[in-house]
Amino acid sequence: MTNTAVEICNLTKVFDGKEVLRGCNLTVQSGTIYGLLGANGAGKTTMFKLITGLLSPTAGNIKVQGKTLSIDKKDFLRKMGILIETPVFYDHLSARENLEIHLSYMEHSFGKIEQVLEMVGLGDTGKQPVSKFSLGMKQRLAIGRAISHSPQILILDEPINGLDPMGIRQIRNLFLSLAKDGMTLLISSHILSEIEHIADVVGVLTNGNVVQEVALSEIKKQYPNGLEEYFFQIMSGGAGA
Ligand SMILES: Nc1ncnc2c1ncn2[C@@H]1O[C@H](COP(=O)(O)OP(=O)(O)OP(=O)(O)O)[C@@H](O)[C@H]1O
Repeated sequence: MTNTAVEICNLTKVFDGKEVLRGCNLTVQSGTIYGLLGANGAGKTTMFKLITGLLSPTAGNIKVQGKTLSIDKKDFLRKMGILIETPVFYDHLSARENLEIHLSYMEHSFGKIEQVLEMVGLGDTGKQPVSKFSLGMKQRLAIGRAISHSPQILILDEPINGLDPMGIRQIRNLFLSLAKDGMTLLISSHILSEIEHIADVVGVLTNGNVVQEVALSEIKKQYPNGLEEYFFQIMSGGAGA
């Protein structure tokens, strides 16, 4: 059993002649929380879509738990919980019914649905259709759906979008407890303070590559003002960029 959850080597993605990722490398160790940072348009969502098989690479290799990603195999999908871009639901159905559909597709039991809804703060939504949910409630449901089939790796693109301060704290604690139980989390966010709360390792995507993968504990030692100072240093071409 490998300790590497995700390993990306020389990954390149070209859209319409434009290289968004160029020879990109990234390594996420099992059971850790990896924070992927980068400016708007840096390629974070593209990277996540490649890791989850929603896009095909132009070149390069992606390994998940030591095996080359095979987008045709449901086994790979079952290993991953995914929240990328605006989540889509069956709006006329309840939160529970939406999770049932997802779990049927994943061939997973319905046994923990109530527990998952409680974990994301939707335990009292009953038969209410998702069409009546607020933005934050939909985001909570998207997180619930991503974790509902007990994946080993969670891929989360801007997961706290739309959450209120209580929700942010609740979801932060949920992520920390999932990692403590052995789940691997790969999270992108523009909210540096949030990444600073939870990440073990931070990678910054700039000019099509991850310039450095550094333990957050190291960043805190070297940058007294924390992740924001480190990030701006990288973006201005310093800190090993
Ligand atoms: N399907 C596509 N076709 C063409 N270009 C695309 C496509 N998807 C993404 N891009 C381009 O790739 C680049 C990276 O986009 P991406 O969404 O991955 O960035 P991001 O880092 O997630 O940005 P943000 O922080 O703004 O969400 C952008 O220039 C974008 O326009």
